[in-house]
Amino acid sequence: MSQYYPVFMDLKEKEVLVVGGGAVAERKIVTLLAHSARVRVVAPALIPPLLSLVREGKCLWEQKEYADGDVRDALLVFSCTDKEEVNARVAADARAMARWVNVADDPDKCGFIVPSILERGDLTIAVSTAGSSPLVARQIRAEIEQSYGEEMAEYLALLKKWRVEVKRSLPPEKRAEFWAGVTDGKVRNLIEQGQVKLAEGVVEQCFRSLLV
Ligand SMILES: C[C@@]1(CC(=O)O)C2=NC(=C\c3[nH]c(c(CCC(=O)O)c3CC(=O)O)Cc3[nH]c(c(CC(=O)O)c3CCC(=O)O)/C=C3\N/C(=C\2)[C@@H](CCC(=O)O)[C@]3(C)CC(=O)O)/[C@H]1CCC(=O)O
Ligand SMILES: NC(=O)c1ccc[n+]([C@@H]2O[C@H](COP(=O)([O-])OP(=O)(O)OC[C@H]3O[C@@H](n4cnc5c(N)ncnc54)[C@H](O)[C@@H]3O)[C@@H](O)[C@H]2O)c1
Repeated sequence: MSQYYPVFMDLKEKEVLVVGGGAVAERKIVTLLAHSARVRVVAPALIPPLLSLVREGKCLWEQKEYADGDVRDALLVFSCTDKEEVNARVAADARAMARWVNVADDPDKCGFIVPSILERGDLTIAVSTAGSSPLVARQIRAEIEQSYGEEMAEYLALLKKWRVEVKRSLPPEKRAEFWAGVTDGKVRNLIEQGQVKLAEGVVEQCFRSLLV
């Protein structure tokens, strides 16, 4: 079993520090921003896509080399420079201040690692190889992508809408029957075919048939 414990974090409005402004930093930052983190980048220079994010006000940039104390306000720290000694210093500072740290060039210095992710609305599938081969993680994610299309977002949103009502109106054994009925493939297939109204009707019908 991998040594890493998987967890989904709510980073909304949480401070995240990224040290370095190259391609690896960009990959991490794009995902962090998509999950509403407050990203601060410390780097002497940024690649153009990151510069655009800064100009659009999506993240903050301190144009300088990393300095002691920069990790202080961050919940998570990503060190993505091309300088091993800088990454090592960031990792040591983060650990000294009990901040979670990810070091791009050295899995052994990582307090956490980042998986390859597939997202469809509320569905997230995260794949990790514990650093054995990030490329394999990416390939597996791409394979899974073929099995779970964009319909998953709408499908899950529809099921979510019913959660409160089902809990309120149906006894536990009927709830199980309801969830089994609406997840047997019919509803998802209808949504995949663009028949959202019909899918909603099937769910509604299933619910009504179980009301006493
Ligand atoms: C999943 C993904 C997420 C992301 O970064 O967003 C991610 N790496 C991705 C891609 C990727 N990275 C690399 C290649 C080139 C092929 C290769 O080297 O294998 C490719 C493939 C590509 O680019 O297609 C090179 C590389 N990566 C690391 C090292 C350091 C080392 O191994 O020592 C080196 C060598 C650098 C060098 O040689 O100098 C380390 C890490 N990379 C991780 C995550 C963590 C472990 C994940 C896991 O396996 O569980 C970990 C430990 C730390 C971390 O970064 O969190 C993202 C795919 C996103 C996607 O497309 O879905
Ligand atoms: N973890 C991964 O997924 C992964 C993937 C590929 C490469 N890597 C490794 O990640 C590292 C970064 O890769 P890259 O392609 O983004 O590199 P890059 O050369 O494009 O970017 C490095 C960045 O670090 C900044 N930097 C340099 N010294 C600094 C300092 N003292 N303080 C702050 N910032 C500083 C530079 O200004 C630049 O923005 C490399 O060591 C590479 O081996 C990791």
